[in-house]
Amino acid sequence: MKELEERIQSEGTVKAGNVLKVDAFLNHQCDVRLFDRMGAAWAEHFAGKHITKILTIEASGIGIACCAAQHFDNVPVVFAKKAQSINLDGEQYSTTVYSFTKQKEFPVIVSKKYLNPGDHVLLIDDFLANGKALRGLIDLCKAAGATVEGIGIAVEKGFQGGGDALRAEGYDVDSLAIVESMDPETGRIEFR
Ligand SMILES: O=P(O)(O)OC[C@H]1O[C@H](OP(=O)(O)OP(=O)(O)O)[C@H](O)[C@@H]1O
Ligand SMILES: O=c1[nH]c(=O)c2nc[nH]c2[nH]1
Repeated sequence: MKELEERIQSEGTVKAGNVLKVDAFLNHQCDVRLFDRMGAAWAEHFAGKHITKILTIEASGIGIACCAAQHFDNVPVVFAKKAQSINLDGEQYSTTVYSFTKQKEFPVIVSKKYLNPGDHVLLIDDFLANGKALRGLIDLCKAAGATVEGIGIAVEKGFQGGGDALRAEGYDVDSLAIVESMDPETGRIEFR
């Protein structure tokens, strides 16, 4: 998606440790018009698929998934929670995921009420790096007997390999911008 690549080039900064900072529009301050156009791009890519639910993960995927849902007949958006809460009752599907930015393991939990065997799920997230978050969401879908129809990602860091491993397993991963290389010294960002 050219618009997203241009925003990354103009507003993104490259940090040490393979971190691309795009918090001016993607995952701190949120450009909802951009999110809406990202949703339209995924709707075009996944047009042939019957999607009954969008699943994402706290925190940064939530806003993007909600904007995208409007392009998928307003299907429900479910987000996996990264902490137990008194607000989480009843039976749950749960796994653990290593968080890229927080550098620690989190539980990842969805109530059994909101993920069902008949669901055809589109996974949405802001970033795909090593693929840990998506592996967690896929595990939850497998536990529920739900079908993963596709994966929509805003920014994939292709050099970290998570996306290509999922594609090799047959998942339809649509990343709107794939960063092939980035250099914290020069700030240079190249796309696939
Ligand atoms: O492919 P991976 O290596 O799993 O990296 C991608 C994940 O990392 C971020 O989550 P993180 O927990 O770092 O931050 P967030 O709470 O802002 O979503 C991002 O939102 C993705 O969920
Ligand atoms: O803001 C972010 N920048 C990143 O490089 C990244 N990788 C995973 N998750 C991420 N979030």
